[in-house]
Amino acid sequence: MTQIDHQVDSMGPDVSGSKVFKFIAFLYGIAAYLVFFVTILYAIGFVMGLVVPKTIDTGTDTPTAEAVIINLLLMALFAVQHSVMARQRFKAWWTQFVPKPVERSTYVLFASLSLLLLFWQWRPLPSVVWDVGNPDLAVTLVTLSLAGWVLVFTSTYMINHFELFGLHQVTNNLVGKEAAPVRFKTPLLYKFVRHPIYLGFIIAFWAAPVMTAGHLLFAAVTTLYIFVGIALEERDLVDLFGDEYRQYKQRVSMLIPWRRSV
Ligand SMILES: C[S@@+](CC[C@H](N)C(=O)[O-])C[C@H]1O[C@@H](n2cnc3c(N)ncnc32)[C@H](O)[C@@H]1O
Repeated sequence: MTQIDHQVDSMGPDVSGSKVFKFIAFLYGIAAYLVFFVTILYAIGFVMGLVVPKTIDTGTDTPTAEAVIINLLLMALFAVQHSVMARQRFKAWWTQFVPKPVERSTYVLFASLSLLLLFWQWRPLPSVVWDVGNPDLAVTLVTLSLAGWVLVFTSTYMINHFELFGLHQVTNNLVGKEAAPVRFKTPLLYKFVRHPIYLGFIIAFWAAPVMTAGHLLFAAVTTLYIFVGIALEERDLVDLFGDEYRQYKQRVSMLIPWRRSV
């Protein structure tokens, strides 16, 4: 059995369960998706300082050093959960305990919960790093940030929104359909950059008319994490798709559309 066969096999749906299990798994998948959806909507408000009760710049007053440590720990928790649980080896191990059809939904649920914990416990660092006085420039930056979020959402649909967030897997399991193996795709924006979702996050986090120290810490650490995440993800993608992905890396740049490659 090749490595790829093994990975696909270990990720395939378990269509052998009872009807009741399949239905419960389906409901669980929907619940996990709803938690994710609320979390990502909250994230927009949290980062942009809009609508939600607790934003990146509000919360318990905390001495600076303590606030930095707490915030770094919260981001580290998310990074470790999000990266470790996404690796093929981890998936092969924990699908011995977690049924395969709900593996992705469980990953999505854990990622959402660790983000909600971050939003809840985040400590503000209110000193202002920049404050764009010009109203036109301020509006441009808010628009750019919203465009970043739109880029995140639209790119998930290009790659396969419902598979990315586990709904596809629980639906296939419910109707007893074998999931097709993961395919390499380069639709639309993926022809210009290899990681449009991550590019969207970077734009959304940095385009702020008022940048506080807390927001800057969040943007800097998440950007750093995105680069680590890209390295790990691309290692898996090369393992899965081999030369096809290697050639894609040579042809298409990582994040900046007009650069040939990096
Ligand atoms: C959160 S998505 C991020 C996708 C991409 N890095 C981006 O920023 O748009 C991560 C999942 O997408 C998958 N993926 C990334 N690029 C892909 C491609 N070109 N074709 C198929 N799957 C891809 C990875 O294997 C991983 O499961």
